[in-house]
Amino acid sequence: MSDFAAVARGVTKRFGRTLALDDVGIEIRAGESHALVGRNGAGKSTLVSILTGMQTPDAGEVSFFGEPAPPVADSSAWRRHVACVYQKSTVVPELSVAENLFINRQDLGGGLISWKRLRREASSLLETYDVAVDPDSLVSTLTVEQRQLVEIARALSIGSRFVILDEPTAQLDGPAIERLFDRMRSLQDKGVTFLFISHHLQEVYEVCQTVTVYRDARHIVTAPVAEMSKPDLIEAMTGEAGGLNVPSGDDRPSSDDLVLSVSSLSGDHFSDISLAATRGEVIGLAGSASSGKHEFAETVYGLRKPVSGSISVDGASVRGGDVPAALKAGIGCVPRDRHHQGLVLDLSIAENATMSTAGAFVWPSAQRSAGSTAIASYDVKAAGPDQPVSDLSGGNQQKVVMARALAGDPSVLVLINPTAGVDVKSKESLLGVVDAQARRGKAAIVVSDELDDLRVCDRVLVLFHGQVVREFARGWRDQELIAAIEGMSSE
Ligand SMILES: Nc1ncnc2c1ncn2[C@@H]1O[C@H](COP(=O)(O)OP(=O)(O)OP(=O)(O)O)[C@@H](O)[C@H]1O
Repeated sequence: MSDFAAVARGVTKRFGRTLALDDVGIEIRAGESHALVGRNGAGKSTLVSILTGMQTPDAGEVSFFGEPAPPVADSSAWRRHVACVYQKSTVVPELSVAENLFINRQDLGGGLISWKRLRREASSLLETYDVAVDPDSLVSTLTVEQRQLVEIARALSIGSRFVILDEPTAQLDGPAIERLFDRMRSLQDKGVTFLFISHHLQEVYEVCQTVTVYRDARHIVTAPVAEMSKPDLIEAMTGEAGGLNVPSGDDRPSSDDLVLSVSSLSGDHFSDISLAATRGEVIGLAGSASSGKHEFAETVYGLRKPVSGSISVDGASVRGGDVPAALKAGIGCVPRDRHHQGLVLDLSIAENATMSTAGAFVWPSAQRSAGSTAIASYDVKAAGPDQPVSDLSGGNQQKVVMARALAGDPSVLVLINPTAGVDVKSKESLLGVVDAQARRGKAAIVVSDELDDLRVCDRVLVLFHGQVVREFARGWRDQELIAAIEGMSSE
């Protein structure tokens, strides 16, 4: 048997005018965790779609453990070779865990199987992979972490020893990431191979042995992680020497003029939070996934109705639970879920980028020019302003969401995980946009656990169980902030 769990050679893939992969390869040694990194639009997801049989390459070949990949139509054969846990779930939310584990499984003898047996088999499978989830629970009630574990258990039970994790940590909080890494290590000890995709380069160092870098559809380098310094890795990704320069904003002028005032706001998963943001102020909100930080931010921009309390912008009260009212009052947002709340995938970059000026008529020429400006200002890798957003890579879609949030020139920005899925270099430019907006006298709330996102903030509020438990002024140390986020300290 081959030493390699998966090999791709000479792979080329074109989408219309876009060359997504240009004669690339990858060799993933059996039993290793192999990282694939690259800037937004470099071709990583396209390679994943080819390695999982979702797309056929225009040229090139794929093999698993030395055997040629099955024909694209034979999806069950692919599932036995390789599984992919995507950021977006592939399990069916309306079905139970047990049903999801055995959906489309011909290997159980086909035909109907009894509920009792299904549940028994599911319990034993979950136990084998040490997944503490009730097989009867509906998948829609699971956390992202539990859902990922169910997907991994399902993949391994089908027989696949090669698992692709496509940005698995993007929606997990710190302790859940550590648990995922522990699980990867123990599965690796049992011979499972991982291809790991992440924009968090420190994770590559933590959990992978080999790294491959793609840039602009090409393979740049493959090397042992231990031999690749972080600056070298960034240089391979960007093609430019020199480190990153995330703005800290510590020389930003401050002001006493109040822009956003939130008074005793209570709602789903949070209670009695007051907050005042002045012109030019950037406030960070950190906390675990269950801290209530997302719900609070979503209430501020009108997605959720508050139970009590009030919100005002520039002294005018804003009606709660009404996104258009919040928008009209001057609150722009980058929502948590770009697919459902952030973008209309079938519309073009230009149409999406000007969507928050809805209500006002936008001339098509003005729209196109706004689209071109968005592409240039936010470093979007795209063929042009008319390209549908569905054609863009994940990180480039996130940049369009940011452009849209700023289209109406809002006084207040509420940004939830604004750099999620965005590559290191683009992250620098998006955070630069936040800093520049603050310098123009706008206020911003940045909801994130990414320390780089929080560094741009003037102060960071930490939420725990729906309450603000700590406030950190600029200059906090990473460890003390992480400890507060994890609820390990309070004052
Ligand atoms: N279905 C499609 N139609 C047209 N273009 C596409 C399609 N899918 C991908 N592309 C283009 O192919 C290129 C590679 O995209 P891909 O999604 O593989 O990048 P990526 O490295 O995964 O990026 P990210 O880090 O943002 O997820 C991009 O320019 C993208 O716009």
